[in-house]
Amino acid sequence: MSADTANRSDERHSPILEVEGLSKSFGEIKALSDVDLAIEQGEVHTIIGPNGAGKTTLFNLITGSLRPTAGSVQFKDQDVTKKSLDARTRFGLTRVFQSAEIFPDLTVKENLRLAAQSREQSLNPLSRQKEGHERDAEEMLNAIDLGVSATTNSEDLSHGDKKRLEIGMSLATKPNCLLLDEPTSGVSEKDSQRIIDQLIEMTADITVILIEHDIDIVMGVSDRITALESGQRIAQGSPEEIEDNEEVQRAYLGGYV
Ligand SMILES: Nc1ncnc2c1ncn2[C@@H]1O[C@H](COP(=O)(O)OP(=O)(O)OP(=O)(O)O)[C@@H](O)[C@H]1O
Repeated sequence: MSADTANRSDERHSPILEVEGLSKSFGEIKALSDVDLAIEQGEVHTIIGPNGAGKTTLFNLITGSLRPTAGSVQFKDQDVTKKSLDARTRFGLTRVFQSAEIFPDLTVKENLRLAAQSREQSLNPLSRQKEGHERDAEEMLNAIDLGVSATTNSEDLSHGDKKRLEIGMSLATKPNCLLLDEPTSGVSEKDSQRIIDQLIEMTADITVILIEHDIDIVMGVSDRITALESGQRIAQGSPEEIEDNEEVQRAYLGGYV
């Protein structure tokens, strides 16, 4: 575990997000069955599992893209189970922007400014704090190391830089809890590590829930890990505990991951 990650664990307090008995069926398919999860404030919590284990379904239920068949989601001590995705974003529960949500013919900086603006306008539609957004966009540009590409149209960025822009835009909305579904997918190994290192640095004071397939990255960045298989939670613990867990070894480390 890196020094950054170790420090984060020390700062943990109480659960920011609690999921109880969460289940989702699609017709006959039980994508998620009776999953409990308590995410502590400030931790990096990674969800692992083989293809079809239910990771994305769990994410979609937490963010509000999907409604559960049973169970509840509590965020900052409020029951958000029936709240929309937008309402959850306003509470500070944000999933990372997808490429499809980046305006391709706007520059990198313009996209960052719009993201900074979007949260504030959803909180206060009359807000006109342009200078604040400009400053936020500038700061984020530097944090994600895209200063040299500030005036580049987003469609002209490399795949890795687009991924960084997605993360930067999500952070510009100032979330308390950020959910990232495979932030390094399709990115070279060298770029992956750089993206993850920046991510950990930039999210030092917020909670991160991550889906990640690269087991080296998982073991390096996570405070705790939850392992799913066939829609069920089969293990939860520190990277060391997960590495030593026989169920996990059988299901994940033995060949899937
Ligand atoms: N909209 C849907 N309609 C029907 N079945 C679905 C739907 N979404 C997911 N499923 C099924 O639910 C199960 C869990 O899928 P999910 O995408 O959550 O798994 P995952 O762990 O994210 O997999 P992967 O690593 O491949 O992305 C799978 O059997 C999948 O086929």
